[in-house]
Amino acid sequence: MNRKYAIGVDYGTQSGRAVLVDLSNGHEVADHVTPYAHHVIDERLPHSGEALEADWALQHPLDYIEVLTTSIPEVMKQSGIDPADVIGIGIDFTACTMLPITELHEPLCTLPAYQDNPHSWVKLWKHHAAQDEANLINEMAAKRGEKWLARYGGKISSEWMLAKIWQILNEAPEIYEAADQFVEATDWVISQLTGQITRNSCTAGYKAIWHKQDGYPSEAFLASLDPRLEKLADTKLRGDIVPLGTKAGELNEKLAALTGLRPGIAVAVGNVDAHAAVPAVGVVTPGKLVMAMGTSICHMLLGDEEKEVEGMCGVVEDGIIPGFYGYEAGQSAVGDIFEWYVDEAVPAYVKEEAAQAGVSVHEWLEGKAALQQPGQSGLLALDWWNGNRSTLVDTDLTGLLLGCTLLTKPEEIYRALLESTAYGTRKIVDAFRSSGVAVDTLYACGGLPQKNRLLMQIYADVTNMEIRVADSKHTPAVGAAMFAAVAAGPEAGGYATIVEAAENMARVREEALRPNPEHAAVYEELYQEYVTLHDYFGRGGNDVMKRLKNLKKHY
Ligand SMILES: Nc1ncnc2c1ncn2[C@@H]1O[C@H](COP(=O)(O)OP(=O)(O)O)[C@@H](O)[C@H]1O
Ligand SMILES: O=C(CO)[C@H](O)[C@H](O)COP(=O)(O)O
Repeated sequence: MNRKYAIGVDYGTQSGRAVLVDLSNGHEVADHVTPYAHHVIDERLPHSGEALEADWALQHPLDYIEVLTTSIPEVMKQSGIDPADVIGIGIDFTACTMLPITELHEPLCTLPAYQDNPHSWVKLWKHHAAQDEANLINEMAAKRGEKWLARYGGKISSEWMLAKIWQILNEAPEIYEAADQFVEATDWVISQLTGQITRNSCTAGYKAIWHKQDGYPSEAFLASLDPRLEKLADTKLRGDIVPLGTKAGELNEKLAALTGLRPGIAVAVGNVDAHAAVPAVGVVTPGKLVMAMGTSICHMLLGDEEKEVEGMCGVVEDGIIPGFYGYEAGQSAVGDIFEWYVDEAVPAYVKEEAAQAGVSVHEWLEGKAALQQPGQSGLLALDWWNGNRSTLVDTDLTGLLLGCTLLTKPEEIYRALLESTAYGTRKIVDAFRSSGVAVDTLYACGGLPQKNRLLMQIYADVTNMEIRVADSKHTPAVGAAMFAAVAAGPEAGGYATIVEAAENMARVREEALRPNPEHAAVYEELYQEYVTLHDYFGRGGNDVMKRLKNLKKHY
């Protein structure tokens, strides 16, 4: 039999990537990236140009289709593979990235009647403007003793589905009414490939408070928030919820023609980016923390038992790999903080010197920062440029840089920002361990491990742990292709289970990053200072960040 292949498509924050993967060994035969034409929409609405309020982050759903129709033909062309040997397609997505759609699955924002209403657009995972709703959900759930709250670390995030839907209902009831369903973008793209909505258990479990045995929060709870939400689960979130690796359907004629693939091949149900990456680095057992490192970091871990961990994003049975409890925690800005610094705060001379040296500003700063020793700059930062997603779960917290003097250099600030994100990860590791969930080894994948070696060494030193790095360029996409192989099944040349797919296809580099003991000792001291600042500004010692944010609201 000829070699068989699957397509994995990874939808990130700024772009989507398609990868053609060899199912015999997980090798990425060809890949192609399509940046989103409309980028992240966080300042002005397309078409009307209306200014968006603070903390909004939207996307254009047709950018997602463009990824399919541009990147898939491109990988097919690059590889020269016969479409007859491509047996399936799978996708992974940022989440909770959600949109209102009509009965015909049209995004409301693509219809002239709704396009000028910001609530008709895709709300991206980092849309944080539903914090008031999230606070009320948490208050009410705690008051009623809702048992699901513990599964989400004691707090639902403003990023999650219910907070976003309730914000739509509060601020644009006409959009709530017009929406036939609210769907995760990952499920919407699958509906475009297959013709029907199939909701996946991963986004439903982590982002929409759905539980395998108990379903969604009860009607009584939803009605206690707002009587108009009482029937939400049975109406606008309706439909069966199926496990990862399930075949959602077959590729329809329209998308087959647009992508150059054969109609009828298996389409796997949607998945989340970080979750898809776990089997792709070969992690199918507990104790191995996988960090999907890009714009943000998601920390993924398997466990044998369901434990309560402060501020985790969630624990979902079978949520990552069947047979285990899948834990997720995360930092809502990592690469985004470095990008902010490079775009908004670096002096002109740095940009000029980087240009002269023929390197990016990131690379220039990394090179200079690597010459510094831990503690040498006297700087310490809190990594809350986009709020805190674990362990405090509070998007009203903001960033902090301490210790600047008239001699502080840009590369020192850059290094302090890299370090702050490593401390944030260490805090998450400590939270798992103190709740009895083992973390023995770190695995890293995503864009950052390939882009910044210093960053990765700092993570090894701050956590004092070895880090295994993925040997794939687009790890979540390889994971999505693995789930496609499972959806296609052994009869088509795929696999029976994701564990079997991982045994054959997962890849990590031989060489691991090891902590430097001298650096680790200094970082231990600095981390304790970080913890002091974390608790002081994050646990009510001084709510100055919130007061400042409130003042800002007057402008
Ligand atoms: N050399 C670098 N060092 C550190 N961060 C970088 C570097 N180059 C780009 N970045 C950051 O990487 C992030 C994008 O990560 P990537 O994994 O490629 O995408 P995504 O988060 O969309 O999946 C951006 O936030 C950007 O600031
Ligand atoms: O919440 C998440 C997954 O549960 C991710 O952080 C979010 O999807 C963004 O991912 P990325 O930083 O790779 O763009």
